[in-house]
Amino acid sequence: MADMLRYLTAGESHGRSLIATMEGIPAHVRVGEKEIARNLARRRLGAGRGARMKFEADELRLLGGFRHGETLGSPIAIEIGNTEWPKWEQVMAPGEVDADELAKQARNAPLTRPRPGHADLVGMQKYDFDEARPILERASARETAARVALGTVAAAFLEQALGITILSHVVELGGIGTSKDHLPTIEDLDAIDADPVRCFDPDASAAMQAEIDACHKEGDTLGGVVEVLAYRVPPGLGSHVQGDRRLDARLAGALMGIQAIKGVEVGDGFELARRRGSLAHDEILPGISRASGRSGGTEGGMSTGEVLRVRAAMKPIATVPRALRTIDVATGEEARAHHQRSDVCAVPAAGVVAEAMVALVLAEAALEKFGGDSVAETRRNAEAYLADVAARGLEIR
Ligand SMILES: Cc1cc2nc3c(=O)[nH]c(=O)nc-3n(C[C@H](O)[C@H](O)[C@H](O)COP(=O)(O)O)c2cc1C
Ligand SMILES: C=C(O[C@@H]1CC(C(=O)O)=C[C@@H](OP(=O)(O)O)[C@H]1O)C(=O)O
Repeated sequence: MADMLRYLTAGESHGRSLIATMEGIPAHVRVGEKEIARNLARRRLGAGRGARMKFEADELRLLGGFRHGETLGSPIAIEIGNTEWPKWEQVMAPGEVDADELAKQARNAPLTRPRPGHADLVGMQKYDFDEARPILERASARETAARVALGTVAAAFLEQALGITILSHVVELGGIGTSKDHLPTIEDLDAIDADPVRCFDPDASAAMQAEIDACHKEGDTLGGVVEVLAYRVPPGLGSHVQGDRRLDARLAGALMGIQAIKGVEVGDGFELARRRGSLAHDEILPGISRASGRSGGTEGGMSTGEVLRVRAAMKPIATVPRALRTIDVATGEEARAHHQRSDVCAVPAAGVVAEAMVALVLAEAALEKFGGDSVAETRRNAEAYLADVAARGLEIR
């Protein structure tokens, strides 16, 4: 049987367009260009983003699967055009090109000094290229725009069928952490988005912005940690019965699949390993409720009905302006890595991408549990299940 929800993206960073397709989203999800464009814009923002975010625009076109502001239940196809394409048309031409014309393009100079921390060197080894351009074009996080487009559709389905809301915020940047002791909710999202680093704590945000400015001046780059929160996830998404069905494993894989993510935590994650058992779990109280949220809303690979809380750690941007040591593969000699421009920090943007990945995982797990070819059918099935859980005295408060 085909997967419940399957999706793919295609396209190069300086290609004509990115393309995203997805099959399995039920009919009647109210979502369209406005919502997708809004999330694409959120992904471009944030202190520390480079020049390209200012001069390039996402040209959004819904090519299939939508009609009159709703999904049809048919495969979705979305195009995100690069407005910079005319400048790259020769260099990135999919077909044959005139060699003389190409030789005139400064942009086509072979990238023979692979950048440490990027796919450049290993990609050249593996795919039989003598320069990095054919590798970096697809390895670039430009591709995350396509995933954000798909994630917007998945999030709209979750919201309309199950009432699930998903948001993200930056909890650490350049080693500076937040100290807020309560979790933001969807009502806080506008304020988070209005903050230059998408941080919920104004004091930490100011320190993070100062660190980005300092790094920019010193020709360096930064990473950080984003947290994604999902509210009203019903209990029982994912399963304990097989490792690859575990919701926590699927979330970790999806988040780790974002460019530059090097670690994922569910709930208190690594910190749990440092605590005694008496302080590591969420005691069950009559009602039913939990005394704490340390598990991050999963137990045994299933959602518990508590707030889902996952974190993703992003390494510093690998194209460091004060260029790192590498070799020139054309000569074998020591060299400095290729650098033209780059983000100083893309942690705020990574949070928006992480929201999309969590939405895609939860939408797939929800469709496995409840099925449905229309939003109303998924909702009915979920309501019947939750009514049965309540009838057995196991309702979550
Ligand atoms: C939203 C976003 C923006 C990024 N922008 C840049 C950038 O401007 N320059 C850069 O060198 N890396 C950038 N990266 C990270 C690289 O794509 C990433 O470091 C590279 O793919 C290698 O990481 P990996 O080893 O995890 O695959 C960005 C990542 C994300 C998620
Ligand atoms: C274009 C986007 O991000 C790009 C991701 C990226 C990378 O190496 O991952 C490098 C930069 O591009 P360039 O090397 O052309 O300056 C970013 O601008 C985007 O997010 O839309």
